[in-house]
Amino acid sequence: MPVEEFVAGWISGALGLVLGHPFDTVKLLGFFKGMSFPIASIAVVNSVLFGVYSNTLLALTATSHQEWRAQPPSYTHVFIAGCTGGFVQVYCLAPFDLIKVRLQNQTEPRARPGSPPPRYRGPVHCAVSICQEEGPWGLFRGAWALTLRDTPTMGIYFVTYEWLCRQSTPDDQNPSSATVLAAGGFAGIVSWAVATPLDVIKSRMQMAGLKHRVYRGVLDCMASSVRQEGLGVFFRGLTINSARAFPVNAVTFLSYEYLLRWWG
Ligand SMILES: C[N+](C)(C)CCCC[C@H](N)C(=O)O
Repeated sequence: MPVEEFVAGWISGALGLVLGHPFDTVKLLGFFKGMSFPIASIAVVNSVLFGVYSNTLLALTATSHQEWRAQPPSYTHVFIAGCTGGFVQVYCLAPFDLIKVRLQNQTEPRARPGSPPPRYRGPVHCAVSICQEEGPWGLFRGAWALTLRDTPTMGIYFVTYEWLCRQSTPDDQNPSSATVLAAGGFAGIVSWAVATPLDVIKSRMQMAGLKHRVYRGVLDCMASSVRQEGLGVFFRGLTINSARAFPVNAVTFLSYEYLLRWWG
């Protein structure tokens, strides 16, 4: 099984994240807070995503990565491989994402003197506390909503990227850096636009354990959110998600493509 894709996914995910972190945190009011944890986690998650995606595509098309420009895989294969990568990475992403959401949500804009210390002291303390208070499965709170969010939208992510690259690249050639940057950026925006409604639900379910709010499941969380806040609730964070998605995914795809070209 080719491992370059895993390593390239690892490095490119970390690079993309450095750019995206301020956007990711600003929606929750704590600018550069805790950067090392997301870098380490996104590297693992992106490596699984790109590794599984490429290897599934390889299995479906029976061609190698180097042959893809001459014999491009069909969009159906790209979509299936993207969904597979999206599905598998969820189980690495879920605990990291839960910890990220819990830590970011406890960020006070201005800590008042004498206010109680934050509940979680850092990522490790947060993981241990969740295990103790909510059980080890507590670490996978929201994982089902994350699966629903990521499986189809990762298919859309890779199809958008491939389609945009092929539109602006002559047959048999590698896409230029500008094309890769633009196609990666738009793939991020399009997939995040579709993913945002389930992203909102996912984050609410992840916070539920802490706020002692009980949802009976994804549908119940959707229904109660809409009842209380209207349909607009599904578009919370859409602008910031899109603003973040462009640079993160432009850099992720650029570094991924170039690493594979160097090694290829
Ligand atoms: C599928 N979904 C839209 C959820 C994510 C697609 C992009 C993933 C990337 N690591 C990022 O953080 O932007």
